[in-house]
Amino acid sequence: MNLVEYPDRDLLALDLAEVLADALNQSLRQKDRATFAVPGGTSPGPVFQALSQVHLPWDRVDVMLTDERWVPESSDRSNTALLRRSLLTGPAAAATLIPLYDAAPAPEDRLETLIAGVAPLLPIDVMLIGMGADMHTASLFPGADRLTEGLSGDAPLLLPMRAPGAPEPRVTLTAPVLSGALDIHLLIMGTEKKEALLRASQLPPAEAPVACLLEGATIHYAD
Ligand SMILES: O=C1O[C@H](COP(=O)(O)O)[C@@H](O)[C@H](O)[C@H]1O
Repeated sequence: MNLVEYPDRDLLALDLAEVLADALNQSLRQKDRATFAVPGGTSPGPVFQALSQVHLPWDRVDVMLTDERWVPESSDRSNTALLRRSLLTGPAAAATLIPLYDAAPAPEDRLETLIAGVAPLLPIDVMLIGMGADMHTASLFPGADRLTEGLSGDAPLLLPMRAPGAPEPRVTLTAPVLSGALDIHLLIMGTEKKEALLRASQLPPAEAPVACLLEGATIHYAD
């Protein structure tokens, strides 16, 4: 495992923002547009804030979430709202956000439309992704109703997902899309997650979904 440990969370946020900016710049030197996938949740806010202030050709970057909770942006559970607040501000406001939510009662109602938005932007050029202490990544949760489908090699690009550990329905990029990203950075903080990550590296994705993308990923960690 390629594990990079930082002395503290502030340094992690600053250094990781620089790593991601370099990776996006490198990608943009080779092609017109770059696809940047990012997580929601509680961990990435400081990284987003640092990255949003970096001067990149953001107007050539398509940003998509790795997964979204099926809630409107007015909800404090909305990952899209987190992105608008923390990443798509300052210079980075020029990036294009690819939605993973649309107002409808359930993700199944909008899945085809959302897939049509994501498909032309694959593979992901640069991906920052998170992990829960239960070893879920994106919204691939242990025990989720469609986990087997989401981990399979011929999974659709996006799947609705419901899980005991998730208070609302989700929509998530599936394992082939996530593991197909060209440059993968996993962000984890706290000893509970570090121990979970070490356990996950010994388990199959069906038990520890994050295991599906550990090979080739750089893991960024601070206590
Ligand atoms: O629900 C989610 O959880 C994971 C981990 O979030 P964190 O709060 O423990 O940082 C996140 O990566 C995912 O995008 C999000 O929807």
